[in-house]
Amino acid sequence: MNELAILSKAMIAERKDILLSILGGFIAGAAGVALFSASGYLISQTVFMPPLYTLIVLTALVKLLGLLRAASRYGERLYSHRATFSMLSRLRTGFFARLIPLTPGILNKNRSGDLLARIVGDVESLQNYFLRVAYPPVIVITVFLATMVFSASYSFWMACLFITGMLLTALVVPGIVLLGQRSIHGRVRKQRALLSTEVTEVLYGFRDLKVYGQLPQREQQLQAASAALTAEQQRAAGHLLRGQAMHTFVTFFISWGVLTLGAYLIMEGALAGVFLAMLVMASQTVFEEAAAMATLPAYKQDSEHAAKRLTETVMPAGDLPVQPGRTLAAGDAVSVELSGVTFQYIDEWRPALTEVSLQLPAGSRTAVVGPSGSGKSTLIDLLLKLRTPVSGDILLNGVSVQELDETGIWEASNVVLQQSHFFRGTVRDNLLLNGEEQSDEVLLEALAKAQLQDVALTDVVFEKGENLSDGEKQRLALARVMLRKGRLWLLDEPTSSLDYVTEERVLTHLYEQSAGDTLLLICHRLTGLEGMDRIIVMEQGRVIETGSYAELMEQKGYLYRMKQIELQMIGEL
Ligand SMILES: Nc1ncnc2c1ncn2[C@@H]1O[C@H](COP(=O)(O)OP(=O)(O)OP(=O)(O)O)[C@@H](O)[C@H]1O
Repeated sequence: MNELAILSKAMIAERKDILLSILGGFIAGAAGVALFSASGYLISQTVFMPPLYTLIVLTALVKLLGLLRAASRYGERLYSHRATFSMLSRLRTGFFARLIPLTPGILNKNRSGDLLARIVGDVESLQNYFLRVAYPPVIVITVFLATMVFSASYSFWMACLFITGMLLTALVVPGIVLLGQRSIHGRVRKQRALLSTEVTEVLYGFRDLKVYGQLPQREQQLQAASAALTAEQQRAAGHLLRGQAMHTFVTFFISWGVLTLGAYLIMEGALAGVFLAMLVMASQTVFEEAAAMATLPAYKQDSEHAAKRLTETVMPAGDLPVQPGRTLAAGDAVSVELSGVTFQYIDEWRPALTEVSLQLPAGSRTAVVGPSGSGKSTLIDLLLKLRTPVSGDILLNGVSVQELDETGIWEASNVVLQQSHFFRGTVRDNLLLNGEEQSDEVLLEALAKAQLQDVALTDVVFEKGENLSDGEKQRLALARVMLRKGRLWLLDEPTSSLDYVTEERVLTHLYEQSAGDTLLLICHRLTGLEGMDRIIVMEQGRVIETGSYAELMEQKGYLYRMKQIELQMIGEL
């Protein structure tokens, strides 16, 4: 199966630990069979009162086998779990590495709750693949073969019975379990994703649901999803238990068979009676090893399903784009050039940007204005390499962003997006998102520049900044950006919720700090644009006007008309 390629790759990477765990598992299994066989033989021998040295040798052998079994089992567990956890960490980081280039577009395809279920639950499920799917058959077959050769040296028919037992426990029982298994685990997984989606929807939309009187209904939906998941889990657990019970039944059946056949062979004179207990004990132990086979189909289906969900979330293994090697030189102001850039969101019927060409020289200040939905924010996403244009090229300092390492772009940029995210913690934690050490004086100065003089660094910030007003959030985001050292400023309506006076004060500090740097400011209000080197007017994804404020006013085009309307609204005309 194609999806399992990622698992096989991860297993190959851990081949040394895997081989050691297989060796440990085989020795432990074989030593277990030998231990119990030797015990059976020892008990039978005592009846014939053998010489003392025979009993001493046998007892010592039993003890040695016990020690060998414990030590090799320990080694097996150690190496198999080490391999499993290394694989898990490899899979998790691999999944994240594939997921990151897809953000933020990934939420077009997946709902956040479902994505969370995939990131946590599905990746976790893959850890069972090696331990419970790939590994047990290898151990079962090798230990069985060794036991079969051993039993064949006593009786051909006994070996045949062992083979029948092996076929029943390793193939027939798992096959029957698999038949009933097909849909069960898929349903559990789907139901878990559904519940996770419901939970996140209720958490994110709690306030609106309450105001619109929809909360009780959504709570009911949530409870129904939770009950459905419990029912599916119960059904899956029941099925697994039935498989295990069937395995135990077959094991006892075979042991009784060994006893009966052994008794018959003794009566026929084909087997010495002293070996009967040994063969019965051997049969009981060897089938213990095969117990994992009963649950194998369940885990196999589970892993396949999880791998399928993960590969449909991100691109298939092997298609991971190679990170380009070039980095944006730190310390220089950045020049930006867009040539014929067209971009269309997945499943959208029209492009968000069409044939956009721009040049922002290093150290210049540019404002982008235009009606809502004209593609201004998309422009910033493209510059940050969060999205890839359908056609055209974007150059930063003359190098195509496709050739630039994205983390280098992010480090060189001071970004305020339309919606900034705040994490649960203190104001200090939210200012120092990149983990850099900064003195309290520097942090307080940034807060003061952002007009947050009254805020203390130890003030608590709730998740998503719930305890901050929109204006406070914007000012905190501006304080955060003023602590950065990049030389490309990308600001998307950073002051839209501020009053005119505060806005002017903040922008004065911002312009002071960004002097000599390249600045791209998206704004709706047309005040203060006189100080910009260039203004770009966008409409329906196209650049319709570009020039200095004075030039555009003289042209009496779109910006001029917008300015007249704004002046009328604030009563200056
Ligand atoms: N994640 C998305 N998926 C699909 N379409 C999107 C997405 N984000 C934006 N769009 C569409 O792309 C177009 C440009 O959006 P964009 O956010 O860039 O406009 P904008 O000029 O910044 O608007 P505003 O001033 O309201 O922020 C719009 O038609 C919008 O509907």
